[in-house]
Amino acid sequence: LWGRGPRGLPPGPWGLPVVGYLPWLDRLRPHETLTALSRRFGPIFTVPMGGVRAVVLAEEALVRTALAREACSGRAPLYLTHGLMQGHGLICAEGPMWREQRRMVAGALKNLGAVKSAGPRRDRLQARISKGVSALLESLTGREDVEDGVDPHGHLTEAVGNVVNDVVFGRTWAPDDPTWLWLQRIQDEGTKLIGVAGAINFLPFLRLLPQNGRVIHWLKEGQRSQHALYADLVAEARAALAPQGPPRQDDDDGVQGVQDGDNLLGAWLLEATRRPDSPFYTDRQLHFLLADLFGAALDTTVTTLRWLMLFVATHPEAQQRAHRELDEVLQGRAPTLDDLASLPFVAATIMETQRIRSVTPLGIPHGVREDTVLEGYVIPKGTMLIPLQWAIHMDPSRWGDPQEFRPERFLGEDGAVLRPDGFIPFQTGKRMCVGDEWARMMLFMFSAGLLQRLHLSLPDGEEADLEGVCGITLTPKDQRIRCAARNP
Ligand code: HEM
Repeated sequence: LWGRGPRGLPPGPWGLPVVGYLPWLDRLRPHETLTALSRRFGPIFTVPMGGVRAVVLAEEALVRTALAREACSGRAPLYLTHGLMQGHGLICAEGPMWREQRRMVAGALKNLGAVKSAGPRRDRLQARISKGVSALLESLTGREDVEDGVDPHGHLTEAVGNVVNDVVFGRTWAPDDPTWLWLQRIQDEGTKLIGVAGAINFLPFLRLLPQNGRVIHWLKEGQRSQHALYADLVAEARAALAPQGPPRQDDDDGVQGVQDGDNLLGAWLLEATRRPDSPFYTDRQLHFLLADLFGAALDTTVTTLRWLMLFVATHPEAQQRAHRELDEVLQGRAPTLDDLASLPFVAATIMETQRIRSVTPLGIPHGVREDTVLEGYVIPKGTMLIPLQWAIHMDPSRWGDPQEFRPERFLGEDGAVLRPDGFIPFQTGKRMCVGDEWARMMLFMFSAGLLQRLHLSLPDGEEADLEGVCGITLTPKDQRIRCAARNP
């Protein structure tokens, strides 16, 4: 019977046999149910979720302590991680496979220019991002229907997507390319279908119900055909890598040379040739890894930018201040990463967006690999740890008025950007987002470009839903936004 479990676990609500607390978890807003529980039980509490025991960490110091530990560096025993991904890729890998692939990806991202310090490498990545920003601005402006507005979702996916494709696969696709449209759709529906808190993750028997069976079939089928596409891309990249292979080609035909590790796929293939005996460099693993990188980079970045556009469109004072700052500092020229320090309000607007609508409100859960003690409680091996970002980013004792969109809360008295401890959109510790630097670069370049060149507002008489819906990520609902061109 599911109760509080063995002695020594943190307190928490009782649950029903088999399903535990799942029936009380708001399916669309699980982060709010859990945040309410944290007010009742404190910053560390246990929630029985079907066959998985979850311990929720609702305070930043606790999250930092736990996620810094080797014992907490696993992934939770969910259907999503262990059933569908089978420990492959990077997001769901554990142990030696995770360590090796993480080392490889982190190194490759640095080589590609995802670094804080200015230099030729970073310039090169910046140029690749700038292409996406220009494409986005072009597609959002120059339209006939400015008054009616346009839902930026598809436009953002297209523009950010091609930056991600370029860096991950070393190629881009034309907007109407059927393969690219299919890849976008499968990604979008997949993240909607599998919620972190979805019961399917915790209750094996639910997978047998017809409606769930269809979802699982769809996911597996999607995964299979996605991997088949990756197999083609890998073959293409391998051919380009071969010593006597064709000389480096240009962007024009969509294929770039990988000889210099110009993209993550190329970097992985190079590393694989250096480690022919390694069990971690198999094609199967590569397909999972590519899916992880594509998915983790695209969905999070696009969702953050969608929230930013929505909050800016509904907060005219913040928008005005951003416009003023951009006009004064840039005098009409396009922003670059070197301008980041001179554009504190723009930086603060991005941070405030990431705070007020955590893209991953339940964080990305970890799994406990060995029994470990936290705050005097024994957390057994196999427990799922939920670093509840939502509770931390919306904590009234830390932020005062967490429900208000106020970018200036991230600015000090001297006007410089503050980096409060309680701001953890990329999580912390050993598994902290490996793409954080690249993500920050994209968020800044896209946000600064959008804010400089557009005036955003809602179509007349419309009210936006600022709450969103929660799958793996918390995303806004469809919403048209007027994007009027401005000439700073
Ligand atoms: C706004 C953008 C992004 C946000 C908010 C975000 C957030 C996160 C979070 C919360 C985690 C979980 C960390 C943990 O388990 O402790 C994570 C992991 C990860 N992210 Fe990101 N991310 C973003 C962009 C990116 C990008 C651009 C990439 C591209 C490389 C990326 C790749 C990954 C990968 C591979 C992991 C798994 C790391 C591991 O398990 O070792 N993310 N991200």
